[in-house]
Amino acid sequence: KEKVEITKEQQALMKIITDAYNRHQIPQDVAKKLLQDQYSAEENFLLLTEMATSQVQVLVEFTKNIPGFLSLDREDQIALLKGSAVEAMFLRSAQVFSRKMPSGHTEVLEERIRKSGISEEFITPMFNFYKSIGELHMVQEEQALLTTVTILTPDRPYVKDQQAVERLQETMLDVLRKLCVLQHPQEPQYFARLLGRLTELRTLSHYHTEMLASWRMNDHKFTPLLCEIWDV
Ligand SMILES: CC(C)NC(=O)n1c(-c2ccccc2)cc2c1CN(S(=O)(=O)c1cccs1)CC2
Repeated sequence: KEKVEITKEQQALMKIITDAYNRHQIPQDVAKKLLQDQYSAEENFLLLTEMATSQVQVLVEFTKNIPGFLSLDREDQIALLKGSAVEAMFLRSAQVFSRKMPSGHTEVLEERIRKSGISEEFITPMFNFYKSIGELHMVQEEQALLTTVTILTPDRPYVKDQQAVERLQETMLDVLRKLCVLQHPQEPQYFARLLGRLTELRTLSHYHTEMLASWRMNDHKFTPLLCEIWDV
């Protein structure tokens, strides 16, 4: 049985990423709003727009703290952000949704998301994903590293120096793999399950493109930042 050990450097790397991940949370007031105002579909849509916009800002700030990210080609940095924005949004949503909330809050949250103009065909896979992430009971280091691995996906559109991104991603995957073994010793397949969620994420982001089309048909407005990052 190989002895898995996280090196000093890997420990430092994990601390930088986890601190950044925790520092760049969505302002609580936005999340709290979901639980306060009235319930019209329009109102719910606006709240989700606000939350998603704030999450993109959080994502950009978080990404700057990934060691090595700012040394990548500048255009590749943009390509990685645009290419991972939707997946990062779904991942963050799943983490927010599966977080322990005061009783009844999760139900209200679910209700508002269901009543925000998203068509039923997307609601089901979305909530299945939230549940499948929740069941993993990831520790915050795993959440931060999983988001980092998602951002550092080499085969996003328009990435020129894929090798450079691959090297960074492999560094993060190695730490994540060791962390999973140490955090879930009874479950040797845990790391593989985690990576399986990334495949599910890609499927969800295809749904997202269709979600946007259906919203735009009903003349829903997005913020300039969301239009920019989603190319709409
Ligand atoms: C935490 C943030 C990042 N989550 C979020 O904004 N959510 C959440 C969500 C899930 C769990 C807990 C709290 C919120 C559900 C949905 C979104 C956004 N999208 S969107 O980006 O397509 C959108 C933007 C504008 C109109 S629709 C639709 C679905």
